[in-house]
Amino acid sequence: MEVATAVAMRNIDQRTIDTFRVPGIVLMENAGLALLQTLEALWPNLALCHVTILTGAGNNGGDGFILARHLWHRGTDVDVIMLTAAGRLRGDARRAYDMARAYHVPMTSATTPQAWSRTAPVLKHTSLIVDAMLGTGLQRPASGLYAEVIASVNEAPQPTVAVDIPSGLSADHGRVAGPHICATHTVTFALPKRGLLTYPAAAAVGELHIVDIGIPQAAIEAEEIDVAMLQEADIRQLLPQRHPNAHKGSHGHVLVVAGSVGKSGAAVLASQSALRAGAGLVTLAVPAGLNAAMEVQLTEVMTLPVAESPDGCMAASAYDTIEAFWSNASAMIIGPGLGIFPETQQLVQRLLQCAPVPIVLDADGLTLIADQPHILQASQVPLILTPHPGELGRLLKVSPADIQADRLDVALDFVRDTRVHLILKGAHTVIYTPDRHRWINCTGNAAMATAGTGDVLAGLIGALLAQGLSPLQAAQGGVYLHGLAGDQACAGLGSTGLIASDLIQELPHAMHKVRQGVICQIS
Ligand SMILES: NC(=O)C1=CN([C@@H]2O[C@H](COP(=O)(O)OP(=O)(O)OC[C@H]3O[C@@H](n4cnc5c(N)ncnc54)[C@H](O)[C@@H]3O)[C@@H](O)[C@H]2O)[C@@H](O)CC1
Ligand SMILES: [K+]
Repeated sequence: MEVATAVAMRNIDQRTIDTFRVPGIVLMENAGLALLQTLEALWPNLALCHVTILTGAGNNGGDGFILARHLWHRGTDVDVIMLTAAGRLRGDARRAYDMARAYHVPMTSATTPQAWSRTAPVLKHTSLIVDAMLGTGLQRPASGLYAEVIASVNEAPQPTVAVDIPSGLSADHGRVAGPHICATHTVTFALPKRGLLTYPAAAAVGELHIVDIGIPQAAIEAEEIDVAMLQEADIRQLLPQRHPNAHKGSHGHVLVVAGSVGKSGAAVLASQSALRAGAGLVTLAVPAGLNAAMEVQLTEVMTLPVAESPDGCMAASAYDTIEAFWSNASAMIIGPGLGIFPETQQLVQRLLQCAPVPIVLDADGLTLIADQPHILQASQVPLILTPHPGELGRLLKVSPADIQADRLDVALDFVRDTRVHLILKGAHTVIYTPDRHRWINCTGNAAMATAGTGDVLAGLIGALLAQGLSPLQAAQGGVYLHGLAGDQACAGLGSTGLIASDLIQELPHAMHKVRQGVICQIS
């Protein structure tokens, strides 16, 4: 599903009005009704509640008037508080107001901070607050009256439903520039907006509901949006199917190049994850001194001891053993726990230039090439890079804070120049393709911020590549299933205490769930 900016959404709305002949007020009516249905599904006793609806000067407020009219018509006790004088409402918002007025919906206005301080006590007696103040038309940070109202709403203990976007947040990015509503639910129209899916703003969205308001798909496609949100249906259709006649050689062999003294666990996690993600065979190339320990720890994974340097890392001469082996492999994972030793740097650079199968480059593998990212262009095979913000910062020569401030766009030039697929990890992971499309993943949770979960992701993506998925499909399936496994593990464990190996156990269940078509909510 496409992810819109404010301009894209305005164009799509306008195209629906102009080309598909749907009047704007009909879209607004659809929006208000979809909002109503969402509230009724969330609170079946809505008719017995008191609902306070705060409306602004634009069409976001218009949606609030439509909702108010329908709630009132159905017997719900409603109070609309307008933050602008009725005389200043224009267009569809004015029409929506006129209809609400004709239905005798109780409406008052509070257009100054003083008037708001007299009106605010109504919040004490309400069951639900609806924020229809500012939507995609936000032009500047909220201040004055709007800032006061936002503060009062955020202090109130009742649930708050944001209409389209929490007031004060930008539709276009995840940066927080001023006061904003912290919603328990956000009901957004037609498409998710960038600001709803990108942190830190995404933390204020609560549970996200994306509702249809009758915009035709052709009106959306004409906008040629290059950012999308991953959905379970996308993943279901790309998961590898196993033929009844399958054998272990028919669904891929992953070669994992990983591990150094003190970091052998990363090699174990990546290898085991690859097996759990369906690879038929997994071979782990490790420094020879670690081989005995790996043999004990890994039962199903095969090992390939390679030359090691005196400090326990992979020596440059390990290349020969790996090269002699790689015709067996269908994908490689390079990097987990490799360390950042100069000898290993030479090895990794050579492997990237010469290896004949698709590669997942992760962790220390990324750090080892950070000074020479042009090396990526010399690769003969598809590359998937899996940096966290610190690793991407090293590749792009910017700070992790700069990466986080611009997660959706920061690596656009890098992927264009290097022709790699890049997975920027973190809450709501972003996949970049070489042709500059981005996909946002919304599975996963904060409990996954623990050592080794990145190694599990690398193993999972490597296994999907080895089973014949394209780099984009492997990246999509990998990040979605990794997050889903984390969500499922948390359902049993709670929000802390998850460790990376729990994810590995959950991977088959996550894949099974997606194959079965169990709907997963995003939050
Ligand atoms: N046909 C359409 O365009 C549809 C629009 N819809 C709704 O319309 C919204 C967009 O409507 P608008 O473009 O009218 O914009 P908004 O309703 O988001 O806000 C625009 C108004 O707020 C004022 N404003 C902007 N920033 C402010 C600030 N910081 N402090 C105080 N006032 C501020 C502007 O001067 C303008 O009067 C969407 O978010 C959605 O809720 C839906 O009804 C669906 C159909
Ligand atoms: K809003």
